[in-house]
Order: sequence, then C-alpha cells, then structure tokens
Amino acid sequence: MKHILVVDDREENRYVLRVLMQGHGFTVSEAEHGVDALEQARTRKPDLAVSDLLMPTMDGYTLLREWKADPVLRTVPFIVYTATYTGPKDEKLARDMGADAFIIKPAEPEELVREVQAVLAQAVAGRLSAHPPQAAETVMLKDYNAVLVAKLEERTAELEAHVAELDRARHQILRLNRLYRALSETNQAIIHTADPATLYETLCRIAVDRGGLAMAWIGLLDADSGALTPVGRYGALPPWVERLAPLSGRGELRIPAEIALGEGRAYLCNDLLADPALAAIHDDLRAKGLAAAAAFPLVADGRMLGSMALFSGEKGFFDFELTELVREMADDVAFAIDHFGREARRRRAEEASRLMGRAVEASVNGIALTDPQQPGNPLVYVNPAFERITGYAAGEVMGLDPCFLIGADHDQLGIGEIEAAIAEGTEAAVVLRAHRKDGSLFWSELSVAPVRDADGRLTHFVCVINDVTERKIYEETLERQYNEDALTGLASRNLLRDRCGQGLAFSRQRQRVMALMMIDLDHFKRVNDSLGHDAGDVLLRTVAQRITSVLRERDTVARLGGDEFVVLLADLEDAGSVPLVADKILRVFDTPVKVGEREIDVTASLGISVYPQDGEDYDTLLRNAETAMYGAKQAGRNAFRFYTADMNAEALKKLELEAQLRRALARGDLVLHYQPICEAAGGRVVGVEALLRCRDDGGRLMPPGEFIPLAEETGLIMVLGEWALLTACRQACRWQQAGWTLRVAVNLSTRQFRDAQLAERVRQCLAGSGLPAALLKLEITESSVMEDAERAAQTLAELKALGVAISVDDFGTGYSSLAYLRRFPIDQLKIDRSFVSEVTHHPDSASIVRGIIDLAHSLRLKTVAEGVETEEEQIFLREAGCDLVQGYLHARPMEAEALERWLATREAGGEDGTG
Ligand SMILES: Nc1nc2c(ncn2[C@@H]2O[C@@H]3COP(=O)(O)O[C@H]4[C@@H](O)[C@H](n5cnc6c(=O)[nH]c(N)nc65)O[C@@H]4COP(=O)(O)O[C@H]3[C@H]2O)c(=O)[nH]1
Repeated sequence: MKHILVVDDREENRYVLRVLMQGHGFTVSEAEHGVDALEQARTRKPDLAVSDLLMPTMDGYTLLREWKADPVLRTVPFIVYTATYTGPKDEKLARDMGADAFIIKPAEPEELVREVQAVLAQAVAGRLSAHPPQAAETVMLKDYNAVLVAKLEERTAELEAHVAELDRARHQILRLNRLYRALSETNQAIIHTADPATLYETLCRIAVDRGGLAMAWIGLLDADSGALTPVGRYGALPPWVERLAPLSGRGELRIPAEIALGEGRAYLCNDLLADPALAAIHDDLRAKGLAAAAAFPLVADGRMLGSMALFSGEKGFFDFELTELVREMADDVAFAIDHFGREARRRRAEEASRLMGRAVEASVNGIALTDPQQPGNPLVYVNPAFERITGYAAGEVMGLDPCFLIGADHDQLGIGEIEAAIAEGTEAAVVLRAHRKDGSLFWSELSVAPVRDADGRLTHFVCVINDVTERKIYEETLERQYNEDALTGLASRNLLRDRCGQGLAFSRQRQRVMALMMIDLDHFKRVNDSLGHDAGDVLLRTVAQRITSVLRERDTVARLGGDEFVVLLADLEDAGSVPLVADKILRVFDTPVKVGEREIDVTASLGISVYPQDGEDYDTLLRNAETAMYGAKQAGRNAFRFYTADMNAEALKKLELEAQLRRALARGDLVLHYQPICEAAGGRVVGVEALLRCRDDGGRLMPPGEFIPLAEETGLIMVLGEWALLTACRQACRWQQAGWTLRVAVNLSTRQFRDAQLAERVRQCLAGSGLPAALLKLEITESSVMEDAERAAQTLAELKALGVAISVDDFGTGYSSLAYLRRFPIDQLKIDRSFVSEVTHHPDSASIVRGIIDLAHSLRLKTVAEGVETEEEQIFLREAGCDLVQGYLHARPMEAEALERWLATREAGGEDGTG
C-alpha cells in the first residue's frame, strides 16, 4: 500500500486530500509545514509528497529544495498542489526545483487522483528526474527569490487591506455605538421634554454631538401653505436652513429634506457633491464641509408631518446599518411630533371647553339647559344672563319645566313649534311673550337645540333666550309707520293697498261688491298757503275724524298724502248703498271747520269706482276713482261722481293734450299773436294784447281755449305764462326801438296771480327785456282778483309798485265787491265780449256796459271793450264814454310781423282807418 505525505497549513485542505487518497487505497500522513514534513519523511519515507506552497515556518518551495537536496528523499516524487502561486512563472520555478507535477487548487478529485497515480507510475518506471539541473541552480534561486518577494508584497497588500478593513469595521462599530447612544438619548429626550421647540432643538443637538454627525435639522410642514418651517437645527448650518420656508413647498426640490418630503421616501446620498439634484447648494455644502446626508419624511398615521435631515462630514458615512438607525431616530421624532400634536389638540379641546363654559357664563343671552330624560324636561342649568332677564335666581328655577315663563299665556303661535322640536329632538326658534318674576311682560326670542353625546343620544336641550322687547316695540312702531298715516292716524297708502287686496280676494270669492272713494278737499292749498301748514294740519285731522265718524268700523279710511282721502267700502251686496255713504261723507263738510279763531268753509269732491265693473285690481280702481273725483270737481265741486268710461276717455284726452303741450314747449312751438287796442275816439292804436297760441304735433295753431284750462289744472301754465310775459316784453321793447310805442297787455292766469313770487318774476322780465314798466299792462280776470281779495290787494300793490298797469279782464262776468275794487290799485276795467256783442240789440247788455263805464270813471279807471266787431258797437261804446276798443273791427290777433305791416299800412292810410 503506497504512502502519501500531505503537506498543507490548513487542516480542511489536508482533510479533503486524506479522505480522497484513502478512498483510493493510499495511506496518508499529514504535515503542517515544510519543517514538519521533512522531519516526518526522514523518520518514515513516504512514496509521494503532495505539498502546498504557501505555508508558515517553511514554505513549499523551500521544502521542495530541501527534499530534492536530501539524498534519501530526492527519489520520492513531489507534487506541488497550490492555490496561491498559480502563474506560469510559479510553475516553471517549481518544476525547475524538481517538482514532479504542478496542480492548481482546487482540482477535480479524479484529476488529482489520476495525477498522483501517474507520478507514482513514472517513479516506479524510474522515469522521474532525480536531481534538479545544477546549472540552473542560481537562476532558480533568483527566480525563487523574485517569486517570494512578489508574493510577500502581495501578501503585505492583502494584510494591509485586511487591517484597513478591520479598521473600517472598528470605525463603523464606533459610529454605530455613537448612534445607538444618540438614539437612546433621543428617546430619553422625547420622554422628558415637555416643550416641542426645546425638544426639536435637543434632538438635533443629540444627533450632532452624540451621533457624530455634522448637522441635523427638523422642519415641520405647514398644512395650509405647504411650506417647510425649521423648528430644530444644530451643527454646521448652511444658510438655507433658515431661509427655507419661503423657498419651500413649490417648484424644484433643492435640498435633501425637501426631496424626502416631496418624494415621500428617505433620501440617502453618500457623496452630496456628486448629486446633480443638489447643484444649487453645492457651494454651501462645500463651505460647511457636509459630504453625506440622510433625510426622512416624518410620517404619523399616514400623515406627512415634516422632514428630518442628518448630514455627515464623511463621504460614505451612511451604510445600511447606520441608515437603519437614523431612520429609527426619524420615526421616533415623528412619533414625538405627532404626540405633541395630539397633546396640543387635547389641550386645545380642554381650553375650548373651558372657554365655552366661560362664554356661556358671560353671554348676554340667557342660556339654559334642560334634561329631556327627566319628566317635564326640567331646567338643570341657567346662566347669569337668564337670571338677569327673567328676574329669577338659578336656585328658584332649577328642576322647573321652562314653560313656567309663559304662564297662562299658552295661546301663542310659537308654542306648538317649540313643543314639536322638543318631542322630535330638533331645533326651533320663535318669539314668545313671557313673564319676568315681577310679572312684567317681555318678548323673548327663544331658540331650542338638542345636545347629543358622542353616540348621538339626546342628553340635553340648550335653550337661548333673548329679551327682544325693545326690538319688538321698534318693529311695531315701524309697522305702525308703514300702516298708519302719522298726521291723522288713518290707514296709510300701504295699509289701504293691503286691505283692498284682501277685500278684492274676498269679493271675488263671495261675489261681493266693493267701492273705492277718493275724496279731495276743494281749495285746500289755499288754506295751507294763506293760513300756514299748522292750520292745514288741523283741518286735515278734523276732516279725518269727521269722515271716520260717519263710517262703519270695518270700512277703511286712508289718507294718501296732501288732502287726498280714500274710503274703502268692502263686502257690499251691491253698489246701491254707495251714494248714501258718499252723501254722508259730503255732509260732514256742511259745518265749517274751526281752525284757531277762524271758521273755514270746506267742501270736497268725491269720485267713486266700484268693483268689479270699474276695475279688478287696486291700481285700476284707485285711478278710476281719481278720474271720477276730477269729474266731480269739474261739475262744480262739493259733489260726488261715479266713474264712467267717458271719464276715462276724457282723462286720456287730457293726458294726450298735456303731453302735446310739453312737447310743443320743448320744441319752441309756442307763438304769441298780438291784437291792436285802439282809442274809441279817433282809433289811434295805443297798445296790443298778447294772445298765446300753441302749434300742435300736426302744425295746427291751437287757440288758448283748448289748452289754457288744462295748463292751469296741471300747473304747466306757470311755464307758459312766464314764456308769454317775457316774449311779449321783448317784442314791445323791439317795437319801441322801431318807433312804435305800444303798451303790451299780457294775460295772467289765476295760478300765476296766486304765486307769491309774481311781482319778482315780472320785475325780472322787465329787467331781462329792457321794456319800461309803463309799457306793460297785466290783465287779471275778475274771478282771480276776487278769489282772495286780501291777498289780491297785496299782490296788486306789489305789481303797481313796479310801475306796470293793471287791467281787470272779463269784467262784469263775476261778482266784484265794490269796496275792494275801490281799494285795489288798478288802472282799467275790460268789458267782457259777451256784453259788447249784445249792446246793439240787448237793452240789458247796453245798460250793463254803460254801468261799467260809469263805475270805472267814478273810480278813475279807464275802460276797454273787447270783441268789438261792428261799427255800431263801436259807435255805441264811443258814445257811452268807453276809452279803448279791441276787436275784429280793427284787427284780428296776428303775428308780430303781420302787425308791423298792419301798423305801417294804417299809418300810411291815416290814423283812423275804421272810422
Ligand atoms: N269773437 C271775437 N273774438 C275776439 C274779437 N276780438 C278779440 N277776440 C278774442 O277774444 C279773446 C280776448 O282775450 P281774453 O279775453 O284775454 O281771453 C283770452 C285769455 O283769457 C286766454 N289767454 C290767451 N293768451 C293767454 C296768455 O298768454 N295767458 C293766459 N293766462 N291766458 C291767455 O285765452 C282767452 C282766449 O284768447 P283768444 O282765443 O286769443 O281770444 C281772444 C281774442 O282772439 C272779436 O271781435 N270777436
């Protein structure tokens, strides 16, 4: 049995070879190195040596050299089996030194066995070289040394690398230890620090001081703005840590913390200067010596709270284990932040509940809690305001059903609503009459709302009461103001409209009749103007009382403003009784109204419209009642009229005429015609009368009789009259300048004559036109003058003072008080055309005309006869002593230019062209 010596410093290698060789029928002995091998071989010579090369004490090359130099052993074959020296040079050296085979580890077992058997076979056959070639001895030694040196260097490098590895490992352990300590201190700090700001700073300090990091900072995310706000920082802080908030939240992610937050996962970089994503902060990182970083989003319950970033001055600092540790640290920090959030929320909730309690105590509203689980839903809490409002102390009302405040006053609208809310556990708000402890009534605005526990179970009702008595009084006042006419206490326009609406609905349903009466006081304005507003008010109040007194309770009497009253008679069977009521109303004016010391005669005009025939709605009925009222006025006042469709047509016509007048006024389509006034004896033209014409839309000249009465009624006459006055003055002035001295007579309407500013307006016209006052004559009708003689005297005096002449027009048609006539500063009486046209064939008229002329002369007044159409009339007038005449006999009224031509012709043909 062949014996093999296996030489290898590694036991496992020896074991593998031994098992293999024994398995193939060899005996095996083992040596750990060359010295051991030589010793064993010299003691017991083996048949073959299989040796490693790299071994302690004596390596394989040395062993080989000794082996082949040994006279006994040199014939024993030697196989080199190496894992270290495997290059061709190594093999060549081994073979030069006498190795019989060179096998590289690990070889396939069969190959190894085959090689062993081959070498043994060659040895048996004596084909192995017994000696190494001597000539190559020195070269071989040189090569051997070179291989050894190379191996040594390699080995040294390996060892150095190994040492460095060990060093790194030690360093790593140091870092890990530090970070473990930091983590433990972090947890301690989290447990023991109550103030979040201090904690965040402490955590950063621990990470840097204990964890061996260069910088650490924590930023919290503002949920609203999305900005990252630094709350803790420590170490070599770059400027962007503090500038962060405004930079963050939007746009590019420029720093590790933002990247971690933005991407929702850890950011890890062991060479920050190599990360192009951080290019913007590379300078800062370099300046602060920050080389590696780990940043983590701080997350709790899936909510992103902020970010924590840790920086190291060492590149490659964050290996797997360290990263896991700092991640744990970040988790702890997130926990702490979340905890603080919860704690803050808990404290806020506590504070809110405390505040709520204080607010309830301090509320100006009365607040009470009731317990619906107990029978009667008794009061279990009332606040001080409740005590103040009701006058009851808390102790007196605890346990009572809050209904005690209502007392016996159960018949109130809101009570049902409150009871329903309590029964159903819902909310309600009503205004109720309630009673204080002293029995006094107050209006309580009461709102009731259910209070439920976390499980939705009804536990209490909260009742808020508010004393709204003052507001209620104010509302009532407002309502009264809305519904009531302040002066008379009658219904207002609003209330009338409401009542009429109700009346109409009722009448429609039950086929009943309804009447609306409009009452307008005749000449009320004069009372107001002459006696003052106070007197006017007394008059209106008295009239209101009198009308109300003759009507039934359910009729509505309203004042629409001014002197307009409206009576609403609702629910009538038919219109048969309406005239009776109208008459009753007119009769209340039979007795004069006493205003102070004076007794004033008042009359009224009353217009009636009836539902359904005169209108189906309030506005139509009111309009038609008004039309009927105007009808009554025109019919001579102090009367009533039912509305008729004709009235409406009349009213429409008037409206159209009024519109036309206004249009003509705007267009400048007013014209003055002038009619000469001549001396009765001799026919000399001494003046003209200005007579107004208006061109209608079709270009026709309307005579004043068509539009003056309406202009008078609507007040338009003021404008027309003023225009006529100024135009006539200007024209007379031009004639004067042209050599015709003509006194121009201008008509003044009743309304103009009543105007307190009349004298001033006349003065302005004279001044504006440059006409001497002596060339202006104002014609005022007899009825205007006598309407209010006192006032007339004053107005006439003012006009006279200006230097104008005054003529009383239409004289003889009305009733003139001679006493007044004597006192009035007038210049002439104008004898109305109706008498003149009859003088030649009506003895009465002739007598009247003579009488007027005599009267005038006795008062030193001149007379003018108008409407003189015939020579006979003129002769009569001349003989009767009439001073001036005017009529178609001389000329019709004509435009200014025509008059000028007329004058020129007349001058050319002699003064008295008419004879
Ligand atoms: N049948 C007949 N009629 C004659 C004769 N001579 C003159 N008349 C007419 O008699 C009216 C005289 O004017 P009045 O009495 O002041 O009556 C005037 C006057 O009261 C009023 N009126 C005219 N212009 C104005 C004005 O500017 N202001 C005001 N307030 N009223 C004016 O209109 C009334 C009617 O004026 P007119 O239609 O121009 O009618 C004029 C005139 O054309 C005649 O021989 N025979």
